[in-house]
Amino acid sequence: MASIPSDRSKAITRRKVRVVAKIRGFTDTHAEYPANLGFSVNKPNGEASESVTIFFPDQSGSCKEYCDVDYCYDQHEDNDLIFSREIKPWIFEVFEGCNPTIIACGGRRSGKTHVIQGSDGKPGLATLAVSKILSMAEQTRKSITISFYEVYQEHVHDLLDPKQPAVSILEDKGKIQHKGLSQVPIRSIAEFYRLYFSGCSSRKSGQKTAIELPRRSHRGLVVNVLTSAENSDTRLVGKMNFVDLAGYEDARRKSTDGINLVESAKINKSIYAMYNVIYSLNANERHVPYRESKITHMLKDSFDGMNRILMITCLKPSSCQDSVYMLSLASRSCRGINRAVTGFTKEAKSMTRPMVSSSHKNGPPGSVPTIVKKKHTASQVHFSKKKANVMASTMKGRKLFDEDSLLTKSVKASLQASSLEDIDSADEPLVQEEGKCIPNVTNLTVLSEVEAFSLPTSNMETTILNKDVFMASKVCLHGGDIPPSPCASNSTNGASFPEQVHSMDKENQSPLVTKVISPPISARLRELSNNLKSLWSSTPLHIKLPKENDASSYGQVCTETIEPKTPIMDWSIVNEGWDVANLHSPWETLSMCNSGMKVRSNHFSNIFNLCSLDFHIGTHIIFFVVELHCSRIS
Ligand SMILES: Nc1ncnc2c1ncn2[C@@H]1O[C@H](COP(=O)(O)OP(=O)(O)OP(=O)(O)O)[C@@H](O)[C@H]1O
Repeated sequence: MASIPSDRSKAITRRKVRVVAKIRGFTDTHAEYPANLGFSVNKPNGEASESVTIFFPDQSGSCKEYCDVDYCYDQHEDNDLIFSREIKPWIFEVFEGCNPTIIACGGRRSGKTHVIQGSDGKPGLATLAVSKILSMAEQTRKSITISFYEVYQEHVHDLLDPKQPAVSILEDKGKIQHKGLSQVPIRSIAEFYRLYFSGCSSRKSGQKTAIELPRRSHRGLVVNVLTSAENSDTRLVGKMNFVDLAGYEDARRKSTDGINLVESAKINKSIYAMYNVIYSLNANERHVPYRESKITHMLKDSFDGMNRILMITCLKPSSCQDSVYMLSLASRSCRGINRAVTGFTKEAKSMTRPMVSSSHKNGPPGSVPTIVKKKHTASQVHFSKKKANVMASTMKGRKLFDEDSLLTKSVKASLQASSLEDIDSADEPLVQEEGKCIPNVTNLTVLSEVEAFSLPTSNMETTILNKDVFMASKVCLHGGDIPPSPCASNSTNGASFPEQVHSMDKENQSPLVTKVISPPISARLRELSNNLKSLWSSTPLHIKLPKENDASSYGQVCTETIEPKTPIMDWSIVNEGWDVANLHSPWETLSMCNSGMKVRSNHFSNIFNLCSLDFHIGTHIIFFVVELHCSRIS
């Protein structure tokens, strides 16, 4: 068995959602009985353990992976124990106005129904709870009603009155109403049994009728505690929800027909949605994605506030991919609280939500992306390179002017020094082991951004392209939006990449960037105009150069302005090397001049000198026109 890592977070404070696992018991008919047990559980303090580790073989079977959950009930610990330890204390709270929820989830045939509903004379958690609630209601003179529904392909049906049309979920000022869902009073456990089991059998999963195909669905039982039945003005005191989620199955690994494929896809999507909600609640995020699926939306008012939630992940005794995957999701949803205490901003946390659906889509079928031990540095870096290229091109487009002038030398020096440090540190893997967080993310943010944008254009481009990983990390770090880390859980990499690109775009549109990178056009034109003015005023129209042999004036520039004159031709050199008489036409003369021969004709020489003079004046005139134009624009 693999050893438990010493750095595992011990910070198990009270989470909103308690996440436990239940390894299903064996039945005589189960073929896997003699096989490898698959899961093994380490409970450091026995039943009093605040966190337990579940080990299971990896795909090669050579070594063991592990996941942490709050507790794990093994094969021999049955519903009675789960009820007395987990649920019984909550029943009292229902009579005080709380709405606890118990959810069973897991792969197919992992024992979810057995846990919630019970089987073969073994009462499930719902049955045990209703029994206790009925006895308490009798003592406190409260009345009890139940509702029983099914969510099939995102449509809610009333199982106690199947002829009714689909139930509508309405939300009014945060209060959820199940329009069309019947509430049936119960006074005894016998009545409950009759209603519950007839409701179960009316649409029992896997049952075939002439008109119905086998269907897998989520089923929810609501036990309402109301004020006294004699009082006509009955009022809800509290309610307890029991949810038996449909079994998870990786549809891509199974050869299923089209209908079952759609069914599976919808079931899996709503399971992911449930885990996303659980994660968000545990991470205390501001936004909880209740509306991602019907079942989570239905339970919104029970999940909100201080209401308690118990998530039971059911596992088949022999480990299989589906069970392992569900366990990894459960383990991840436990970790919200651990991240919450490491100092991330709320925004950072919200962006690192697991987004399990996408991540799973991106992963290979049946893969388990959230195993604690796994590292995904290579893939992260790969993503970072892509991002860096996008970033480089984006920034190239935005880097219109050299911002060197916008920062003082000392600031630039310090920023470039920190840049080097950061680049060095960027060589370290950006991805840390899941569960560990990169500290001081927010401290890096502003500095790195200013630094990146403070480099001259050419430097910056090179820096970005050469240190793409570094820049990618900057992008991720900026605004605390996307920590580059597996704190965001490894499996989220694929999912989070589009988000990261999105945040990158947002980053480039941030006020800070706009301010530093792109000063207003008018300001830049004004600056250009000033430069031209200074050039204009500091450049004499004509400069009289000192004579070469005048030592006193050597190094000095004479600023005396003189009128342009046609240079006087020195005829003494005219006949040196060529003979005017040999020229037959002016074109020949011109071609000789152009060929670099020492041809000096009075005519061409004058033209040349005048042209150069005119060019000089023309340049100044052009500058002047530009200046006038600019000052008009500004
Ligand atoms: N603790 C247990 N001890 C013995 N047998 C069990 C136990 N839990 C479940 N079983 C048996 O395992 C089989 C599957 O259980 P169950 O129907 O509860 O699984 P499920 O996850 O609800 O299935 P589905 O995915 O179809 O909804 C049943 O035959 C059930 O009797």
